[in-house]
Amino acid sequence: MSKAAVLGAGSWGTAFAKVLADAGTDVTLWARRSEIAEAVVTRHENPDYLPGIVLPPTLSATDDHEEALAGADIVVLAVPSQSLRGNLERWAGAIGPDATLLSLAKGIESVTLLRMSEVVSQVASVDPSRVAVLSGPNLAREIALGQPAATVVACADEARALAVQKACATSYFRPYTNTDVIGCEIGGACKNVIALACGMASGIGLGENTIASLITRGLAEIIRLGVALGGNAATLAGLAGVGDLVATCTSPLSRNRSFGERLGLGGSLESAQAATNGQIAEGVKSCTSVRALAAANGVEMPLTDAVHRVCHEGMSVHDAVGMLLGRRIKPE
Ligand SMILES: NC(=O)c1ccc[n+]([C@@H]2O[C@H](COP(=O)([O-])OP(=O)(O)OC[C@H]3O[C@@H](n4cnc5c(N)ncnc54)[C@H](O)[C@@H]3O)[C@@H](O)[C@H]2O)c1
Ligand SMILES: O=P(O)(O)OC[C@H](O)CO
Repeated sequence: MSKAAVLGAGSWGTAFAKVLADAGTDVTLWARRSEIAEAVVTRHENPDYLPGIVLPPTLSATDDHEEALAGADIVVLAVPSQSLRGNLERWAGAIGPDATLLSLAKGIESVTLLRMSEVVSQVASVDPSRVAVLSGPNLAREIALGQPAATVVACADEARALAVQKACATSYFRPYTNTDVIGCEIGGACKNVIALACGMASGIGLGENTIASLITRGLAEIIRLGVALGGNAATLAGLAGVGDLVATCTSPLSRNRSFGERLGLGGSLESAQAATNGQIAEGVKSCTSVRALAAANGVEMPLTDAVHRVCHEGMSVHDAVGMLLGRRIKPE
């Protein structure tokens, strides 16, 4: 049986730890704050991130990362993208020599423009074949409620992907394997940016035709970037691409979509941030890094560019819509 450590007790870290426990995997959740670890152990609840969800009594938790990592052959990294490097620097020395490192984060690192698996491999000094990613339409609260969903576990080393797949397969959570780490990570990072755009459109009162157009053209620019970086277009037509894009762009549970909606309703970046209750809408930072990554690879991403301008250059949502519709008309 696998032993897993889940590092990060936010909404997805906690929900995924529940999935692992429900799959029969021996799992310990690491929380930054001792009161969260204590609530998970004594009350079987994470009151800050998944209030009202009953966690399995078999799920243990600690605020000591060395305790969580002892003997773990699957190390799940469940902190936001921009904090992964700093956290992993502290954890790396306690990770076992042959453990698989599984990233749940959906983002592109600011400044370095690295994908999360690249950050992991660099910071932990491990071969990229030891790094796996998990990505798909997986809104944490729905998964924690046991609502059926599928996902993708991608790793260059297929045997490791299979081991992770086995460790997290349950009656409600269906993981598929893939070796296309790049495609999965680009899908996960970029859909957050398109979800911000959909939220903005909804916030200014636009309807379903607009949302469908944003999702479809968003997918087109995501595929362009993924393929330019060496990913597979078929991956982006799957769960880690279209699947996650649709879930995030349409669900009121999505932090990114909700964040965009608040901006569309006229809120400032600061007020939208404050309304997330300490949770992270990854697309707000990733729109800038994805835009830079696209530019560095000669890929056009007009929607991502527009989201960046609204979030970071003071452009209004109405002006962004005008800018997008004023583009040269062309074949699909
Ligand atoms: N929530 C979801 O539905 C969901 C689903 C799939 C993937 N993801 C991805 O998983 C990753 C983690 O997301 P989450 O939803 O669990 O996050 P969250 O915002 O709910 O919680 C973040 C967790 O990371 C911890 N943390 C450690 N260092 C931190 C730092 N420097 N700054 C902020 N938080 C820090 C926090 O204490 C907290 O436990 C993100 O990349 C997200 O995109 C989230
Ligand atoms: O709440 P969001 O917008 O971070 O999205 C959550 C997940 O990534 C959906 O798969």
